[in-house]
Amino acid sequence: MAGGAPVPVPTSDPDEKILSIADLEKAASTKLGKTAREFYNSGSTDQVTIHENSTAFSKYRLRPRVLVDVSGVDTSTTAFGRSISFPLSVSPAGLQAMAHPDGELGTSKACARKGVNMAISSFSNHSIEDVRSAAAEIGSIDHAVQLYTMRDRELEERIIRKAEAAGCKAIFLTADSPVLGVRYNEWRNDFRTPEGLEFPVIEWTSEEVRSRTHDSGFVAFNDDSHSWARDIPWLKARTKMQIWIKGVLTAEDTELAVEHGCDGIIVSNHGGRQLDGVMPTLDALPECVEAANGRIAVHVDGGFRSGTDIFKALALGANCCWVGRPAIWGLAYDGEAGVDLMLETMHNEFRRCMQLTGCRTVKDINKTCLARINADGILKRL
Ligand SMILES: Cc1cc2nc3c(=O)[nH]c(=O)nc-3n(C[C@H](O)[C@H](O)[C@H](O)COP(=O)(O)O)c2cc1C
Ligand SMILES: O=C(O)C(=O)c1ccccc1
Repeated sequence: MAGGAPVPVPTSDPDEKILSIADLEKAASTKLGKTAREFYNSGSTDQVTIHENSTAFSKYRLRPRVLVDVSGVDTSTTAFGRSISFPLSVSPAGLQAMAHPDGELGTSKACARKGVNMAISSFSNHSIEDVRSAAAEIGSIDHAVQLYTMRDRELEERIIRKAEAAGCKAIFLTADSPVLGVRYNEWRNDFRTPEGLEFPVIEWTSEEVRSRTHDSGFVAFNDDSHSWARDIPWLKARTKMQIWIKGVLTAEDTELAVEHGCDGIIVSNHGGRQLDGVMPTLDALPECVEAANGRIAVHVDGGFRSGTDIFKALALGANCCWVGRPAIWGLAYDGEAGVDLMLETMHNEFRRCMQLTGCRTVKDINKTCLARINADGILKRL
């Protein structure tokens, strides 16, 4: 073979040997104080869903095809109507400057360097404009802005105007959080954001945020009377940006997203931080894909920790996957360079998984690539 794609060499720290997301989690966690570490890393109540999000992947085995020329493998796909380098992007997670001063600016630059998209949390420590500009210095990517249904509707409108002016592509309406989940770590540790962090998206000062617990601050901010009928038309009347619903886990709600004219859903359980005991997202994915039936895009997040995880979700019909904590771990480990390392690791693993299963393009990844271990431990083709 001559002139094939170069074999990518993993980017890693030669001393610490961060070769996997598990390595990154370990190294990052030692850099964080107890309260911040537990805030980032924990799920809710009994930690069942956070655990199952990651273990759900092991119910599947890969069905590789051999002797396929994979020298010119193409990992790219499209999201929001534009090409990204591989089917992963960074989920909205608040408080990134608590992990590292680079915060959301570092995440945004790393995403632009890798050519993947990013969603900006309402609780970002940097403004939407600054997060967009940071990426624009490096390359052109799309940003979504994550909204809750806020009590202060004028504030919500101002955020929409700012997102539009900054060139954001989509609104992610987080639908799984009328209230926060049961988070023992936050309650035990009386979790408050460190002094000096800013919250420019929601226009709260550091002192305003610190004066309340995470839980009571959220109640003061968020409107638990949200509904499909009231809030989707409200958003659609105010913006031409795409509207995506984040936190869908069922066929019924996928159908409602279609009926309300949404552009896509993110199958998500908030990384196991909201209702504990719901379905792991990988297990919820097939019914949502079936219900969407190609009418709207179906993305997914929760527990993605390797390139093979991305591959499995694509084989089950997802159009793209997202990660929350891995980006936080990248930041905590080494700021922007740590997010570069996280994205490089996931991309490299995904590319190798495609090559080793004989998939030359993302379109080649389908359910024939998987077998599932059933309750009797028997492998069955899908
Ligand atoms: C520290 C942290 C903060 C988060 N903040 C938000 C947020 O502000 N808005 C939101 O919609 N989801 C938020 N999420 C959920 C993520 O968007 C995403 O659904 C989840 O992290 C995916 O799971 P993973 O962390 O296992 O990849 C947060 C998650 C974490 C871990
Ligand atoms: O903690 C979360 O999961 C979350 O969604 C959030 C909400 C407000 C501020 C920071 C994170």
